[in-house]
Amino acid sequence: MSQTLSEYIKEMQQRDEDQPEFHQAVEEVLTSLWPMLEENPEYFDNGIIDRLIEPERTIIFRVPWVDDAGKVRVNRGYRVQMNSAIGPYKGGLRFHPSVDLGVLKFLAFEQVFKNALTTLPLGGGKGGADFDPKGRSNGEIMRFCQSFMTELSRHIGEDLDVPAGDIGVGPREIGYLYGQYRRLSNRNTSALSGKGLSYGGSLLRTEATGYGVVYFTQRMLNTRSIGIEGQRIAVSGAGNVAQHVVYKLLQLGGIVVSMSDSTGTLHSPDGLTDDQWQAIVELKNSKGGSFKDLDQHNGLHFLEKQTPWHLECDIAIPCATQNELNGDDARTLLDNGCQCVTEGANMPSTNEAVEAFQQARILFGPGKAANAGGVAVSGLEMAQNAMHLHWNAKKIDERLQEIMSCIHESCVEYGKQQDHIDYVKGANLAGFAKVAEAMLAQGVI
Ligand SMILES: NC(=O)C1=CN([C@@H]2O[C@H](COP(=O)(O)OP(=O)(O)OC[C@H]3O[C@@H](n4cnc5c(N)ncnc54)[C@H](O)[C@@H]3O)[C@@H](O)[C@H]2O)C=CC1
Ligand SMILES: O=C(O)CCC(=O)C(=O)O
Repeated sequence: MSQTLSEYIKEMQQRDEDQPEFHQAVEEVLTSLWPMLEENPEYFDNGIIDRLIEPERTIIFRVPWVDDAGKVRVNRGYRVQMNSAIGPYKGGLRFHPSVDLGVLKFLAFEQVFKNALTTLPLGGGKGGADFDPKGRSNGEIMRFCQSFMTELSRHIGEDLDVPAGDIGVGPREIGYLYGQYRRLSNRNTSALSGKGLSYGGSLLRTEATGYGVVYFTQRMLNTRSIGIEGQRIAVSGAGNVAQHVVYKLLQLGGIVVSMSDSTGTLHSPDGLTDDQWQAIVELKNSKGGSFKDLDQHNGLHFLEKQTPWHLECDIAIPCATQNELNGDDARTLLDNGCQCVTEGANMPSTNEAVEAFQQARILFGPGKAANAGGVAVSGLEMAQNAMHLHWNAKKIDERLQEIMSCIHESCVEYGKQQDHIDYVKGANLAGFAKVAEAMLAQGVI
């Protein structure tokens, strides 16, 4: 390869100038892969990297819908079908005003590597819309979902592309999306995952991402003979992933000192109790409230507009959104003695933060490995649908734990250094090995 890494990155940035999140995700992966790629020029000669960073297909469409006042609104919908070398495109849908093509390309790119790590035959994709569900009525959400699916339905299917939830797309939205898909296709299939239990959903899909994050954290801690019990843990976010991370940590005796939302951080110096967790879940899932509105009793403090990263903790688990933890936050966490960071969200740490954690040789679990439990149980949902069966929670939890162990082992195998495990390198190399092998075997497509 005649180009250097920085020349390659620069060329990519010039091709699509307004996609900073996508550039960041690619740079993080290529920094890990580059020495191996230089030793194995066949990957460049076969255009594997050029093909990995170019989506197989991108669909952009108009989503017109009528609000409660009778006014016609128009949003922009997307599906990025990134790579299907190892299986049908798979990955969530995000409804949030910050959604654009660059954000979805970063998420789809990460998803390709993540899905390869799960051991299941799943390609990578991601989609969504710049629609803000906040403050919208049930009827408005339903009409939006129906309009979105009217176009998306032409591009998905159980062996083609299987979307699921992500930020702003939970059980209610999946229900409306699936209803419209079923109506249009006249078939009951596994074209979406994260479905309700009464219409083909899998037990534990709701919990799987959060539980998987904790199982991965346990396996990283085990390499240093540490357990979760008694550890002080700062968690960010308060949505699907954060809620189930916190639930599992409390079950295992962890002391959870924070959760957060876009209004600020809820600090619990003595650790959240089960009752407080329950009240937070109710606030978020039933009332759609903000932490600033929560009755702060029993030792809970609201830190307005603050993230949790200045709080003293042994473990930090960011579960909100991309780039929520920067270089300064990383240095503060390290100064305060944090020994382990596990990414529940997708790319919550900036590349500067990742570098600081790696230089300090603390345990750092990147999202594409640590939060893969959700998509893995989506894969199990697809398997159950294909067999017209329904597995019990024990079986799914066992499979989830097995998969998280396999992902951890792959990271160790590919990321083992003399004195530590580089989980970033391990996850990137292991994911790449599987996808690149499949691409090479299938020719230039
Ligand atoms: N739901 C899933 O199965 C999976 C989700 N993820 C990732 O986990 C992260 C969270 O997703 P979900 O929990 O599903 O979404 P969600 O919509 O259920 O929750 C998102 C949460 O993050 C909070 N949040 C958003 N922006 C914030 C900000 N700027 N500061 C603080 N908090 C903020 C929101 O208040 C909300 O509580 C995302 O990065 C998503 O891509 C990753 C793997 C699977
Ligand atoms: O279950 C799925 O397909 C969605 C998972 C997802 O979007 C993610 O892993 O970020």
